[in-house]
Amino acid sequence: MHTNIETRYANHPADVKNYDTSQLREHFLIENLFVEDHINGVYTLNDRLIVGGIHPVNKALSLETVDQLKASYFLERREIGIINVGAPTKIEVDGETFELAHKEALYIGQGVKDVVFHPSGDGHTYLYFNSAPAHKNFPTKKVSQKDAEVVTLGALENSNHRTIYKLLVNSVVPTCQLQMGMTELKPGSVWNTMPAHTHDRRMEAYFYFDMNEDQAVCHYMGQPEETRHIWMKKHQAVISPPWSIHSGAGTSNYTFIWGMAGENLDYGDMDTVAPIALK
Ligand SMILES: O=C[C@H](O)[C@@H](O)CC(=O)C(=O)O
Ligand SMILES: [Zn+2]
Repeated sequence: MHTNIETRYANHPADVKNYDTSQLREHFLIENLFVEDHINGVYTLNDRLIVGGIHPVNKALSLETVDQLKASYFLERREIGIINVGAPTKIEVDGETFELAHKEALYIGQGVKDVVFHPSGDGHTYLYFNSAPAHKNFPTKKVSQKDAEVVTLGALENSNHRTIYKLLVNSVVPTCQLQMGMTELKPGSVWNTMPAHTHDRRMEAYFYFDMNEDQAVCHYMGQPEETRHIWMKKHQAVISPPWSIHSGAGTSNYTFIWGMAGENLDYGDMDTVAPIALK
């Protein structure tokens, strides 16, 4: 086995109110996504999303099933979205090879038996993934930034000028419940998802990258009137329960990947919270 998937339970907001720093980090922060020649991640009971990292260096890694799934193969009842945050690499999907460049995404539908991730040769293969339960097969599709639905939001004056690339959304690729994309902050802008929002129909996971190792992002979570923060480093992810805001401010600009699963595929149905309404 080269796969380690840890189970995390879903939390009640009234309980989370009492968490100290280490408890918040233990329940929501995912620190070690990239371990050499391993697939590492978390199976959260928030909408059963699996959040993980794939880091093949010396050998190719197959997407193997894990005990939590009680399935004969990983995608038996699941779909997966993969985004390349490292060097260009190859992914084999039931024998067909897809070349995935930096910041390109690959959707693989339910029912695909064999997925193999190849090392790129320079040791810099870093693939981030989200996987959600799925009831039917949709075709495998590679999505580049040029295929994405793109929105530019915010302004430098508010330190939140950013471009949102909606990569795996249903206007671009049909999926059962997974949605994924990438948001790039312009230099000088540090705030993501400000104004903040919640969407009770979907949980979300955020993954931060494209920043120097010595910089950090302060990620905000919690109900809008009861927020908490988690300091995060490059290549870490954080689970956002459906009742929680998810927003961050960095000590530099950065890029992050957002991924969602839940009730619907309606990216725009969020409830926005004005900055002055946060507590
Ligand atoms: O529900 C949507 C997600 O939280 C993100 O797409 C928001 C985001 O990238 C941003 O505003 O910067
Ligand atoms: Zn959101």
